[in-house]
Amino acid sequence: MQRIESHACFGGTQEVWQHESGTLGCTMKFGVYVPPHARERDCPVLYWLSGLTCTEQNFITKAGAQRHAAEHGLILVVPDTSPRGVGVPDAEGYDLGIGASFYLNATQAPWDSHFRMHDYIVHELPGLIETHFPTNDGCAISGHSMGGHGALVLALRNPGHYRSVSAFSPIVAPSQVPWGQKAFATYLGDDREAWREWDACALIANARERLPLLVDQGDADEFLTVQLQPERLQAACAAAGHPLTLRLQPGYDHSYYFIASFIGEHIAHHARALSA
Ligand SMILES: N[C@@H](CCC(=O)N[C@@H](CS)C(=O)NCC(=O)O)C(=O)O
Repeated sequence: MQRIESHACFGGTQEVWQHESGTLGCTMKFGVYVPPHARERDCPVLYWLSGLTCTEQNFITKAGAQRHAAEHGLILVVPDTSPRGVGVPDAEGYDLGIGASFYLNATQAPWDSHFRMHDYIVHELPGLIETHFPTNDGCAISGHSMGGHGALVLALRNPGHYRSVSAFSPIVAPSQVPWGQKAFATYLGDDREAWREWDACALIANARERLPLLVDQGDADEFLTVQLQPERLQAACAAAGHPLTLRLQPGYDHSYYFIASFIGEHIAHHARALSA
């Protein structure tokens, strides 16, 4: 593992690391913000999953999260959004292939040999983070859009793994919307039963842990009605008795300006759960 960027930031450091991923079969980069507290004690980790078209750079350069992580003493870990590089399959369009993993383990060729982002985020990456950074055993997860879907699904599939979960403008029902249907048909095949394992609204009915969900959604989001449909999450949570705080934020769109406006509240939310 090799550090390829390091910048002083709010008393800590914003770093980018590169490593060979055995799970994904390619070279991967991830961002890590190490807060000033890490010089004196072990810190909990917040994993951030970005959306379609992003790399590890979008969140670390646009969200303004470091100020809040420095205040609360959280390590931020920001992976890329898919495997990438030599030999990794890709497809036409920004919403499939590289930059569009949907954080699942693909079962269909040729995707199944590299697109195993669930296992990378849940197993391989935490192992690296625990070895190289001063972490304690608490971790939480958040994300945006496709990454909001990833955060919800990874938390729902791995009870006990995360102390808290939140999402900005998440895809909540990928089986029901065009972005998700295109990706799931390609990565998982035509059997819609298999899709349910990667769909937050479908997983909520039988969740083994009722971890509260915090979701912020802008009401001026250009993807709201076709791709996001947060009312489906509201209905699934109501039916299952799953705790949900869904906040519709007036005037906000899908961009990082929205994330920057509320990331402080999300980090405070995770810090409370991680210090409890
Ligand atoms: N209009 C966008 C659609 C994809 C998009 O909006 N991506 C969101 C996540 S779903 C994003 O975070 N884009 C990168 C950024 O805003 O920095 C494009 O074609 O690039």
